[in-house]
Amino acid sequence: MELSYQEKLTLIKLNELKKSKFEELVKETGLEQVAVMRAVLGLQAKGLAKLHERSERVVKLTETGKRYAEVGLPEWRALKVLREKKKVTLDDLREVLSDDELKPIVGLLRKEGWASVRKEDGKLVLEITEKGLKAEERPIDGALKLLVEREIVPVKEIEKLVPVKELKRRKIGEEETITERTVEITPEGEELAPKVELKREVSVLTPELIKSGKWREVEFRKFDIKAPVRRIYPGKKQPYRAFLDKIRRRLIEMGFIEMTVESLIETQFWNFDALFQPQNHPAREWTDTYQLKYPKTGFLPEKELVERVKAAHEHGLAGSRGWGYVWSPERAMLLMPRAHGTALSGRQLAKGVEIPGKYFTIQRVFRPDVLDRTHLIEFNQIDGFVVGEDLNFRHLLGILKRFAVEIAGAKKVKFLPDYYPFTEPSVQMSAYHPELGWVEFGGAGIFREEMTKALGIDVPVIAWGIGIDRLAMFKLGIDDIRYLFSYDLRWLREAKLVW
Ligand SMILES: N[C@@H](Cc1ccccc1)C(=O)O
Repeated sequence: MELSYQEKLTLIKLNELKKSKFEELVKETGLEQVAVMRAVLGLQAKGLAKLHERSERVVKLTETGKRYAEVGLPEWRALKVLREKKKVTLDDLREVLSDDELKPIVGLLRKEGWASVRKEDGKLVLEITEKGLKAEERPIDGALKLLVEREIVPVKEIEKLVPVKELKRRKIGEEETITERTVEITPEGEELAPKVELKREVSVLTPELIKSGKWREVEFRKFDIKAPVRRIYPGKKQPYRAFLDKIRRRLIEMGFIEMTVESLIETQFWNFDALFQPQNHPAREWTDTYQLKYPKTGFLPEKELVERVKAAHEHGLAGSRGWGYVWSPERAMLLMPRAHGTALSGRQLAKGVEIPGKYFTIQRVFRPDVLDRTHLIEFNQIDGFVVGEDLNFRHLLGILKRFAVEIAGAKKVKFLPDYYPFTEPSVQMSAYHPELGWVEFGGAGIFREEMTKALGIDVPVIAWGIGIDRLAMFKLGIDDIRYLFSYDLRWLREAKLVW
């Protein structure tokens, strides 16, 4: 029979004691309480010991009760004054009673019949009675004494003197359940105990043990890797953050270069104008954007670039006639929380790109909406583009399909014609998810030449913007989008990213 060091030690001690209170066994073994408990349960499972448990309702003194034990119950303190003065007012009792004790004292003395009460000149006057003069120990005094002597007294014993209710009402005592544990050795245990050999157990194999060869003599502690342990919650990434990082990783693995920016705030120039979205577009409404109150305006990029964008809007570029209106730089300088990740694609194209090249960004974007379980006013998009000599619309569809499969785990995709001011042709994509059904995935298209040429790019650019929060909800197993930003600890601890 395999016994652990603790079990062996416990068995040997128990063999000396035969039957012992659990606490005593703890003292005898010199082990931790939990270790002894584990050992006892282990011995019991092997039929070597028996654990008996008995629960009992007991009473013990409260803090107030302990104070009464020292200074006496309020009625006795009051009686002492009464015995000296025979007749007292409540104020006279203030010397020996606290405010809390003073309030119920009249009732208490009257109940015992130790004093009579009357009003004199509008004041309460207490006068000692015959019974008060001869007052002797009452059951409640006996109960208090018992509690002082024994600290913990079974309810049954107390009730022989006074109802526990009474002690509780007067805040003298409180009730509690205690469990008394006794451990007893079995005949099998007694038989085995003299034969067990107690070798010191080693739980860590050190270089010294190996070098000195001592490892040959010691006994190694066995670990039960299936033993239940307390759950720990080490720090970890916020689940939604983990999801976004995973996507970032995938895209980088696919050879995309990440575009980053520090600010969430954008000029209208980069959010709209650089993307060939006309200023007289009704409220530039396809996104329904927010505006910054303060500061209202930011800076435009270098003059030549602004001039080219202005020209594209006013009278066109690359054989286009433009939108045919007077372009306003003031309008373009207005600041706004970024409404789509595409703003970064425009910035990158203006900055210069590798050709051929692949770029992406994961951006927090903002659009007015009514908050509910599927809508937030801020959400995340993956935007990106591929730039290269011979790119065409089929390449775009191919890449989008690849994303849908790689990122969303979609089985089927569906493309529908769409419109965006900055792409021609434009397409909208839905991905079929086994559990969610058809999910709108995002928009895409070939950037218009009016846009790319103005930004200084002469080759085709295929681009897309994908909303990923619906997908995140699914991957994280939530059905309320607001949970993505929740600080519900239970969810933060237990949310699992299913990929
Ligand atoms: N920016 C568009 C998506 C898009 C990006 C790039 C090209 C075409 C469409 C949106 O937010 O819906």
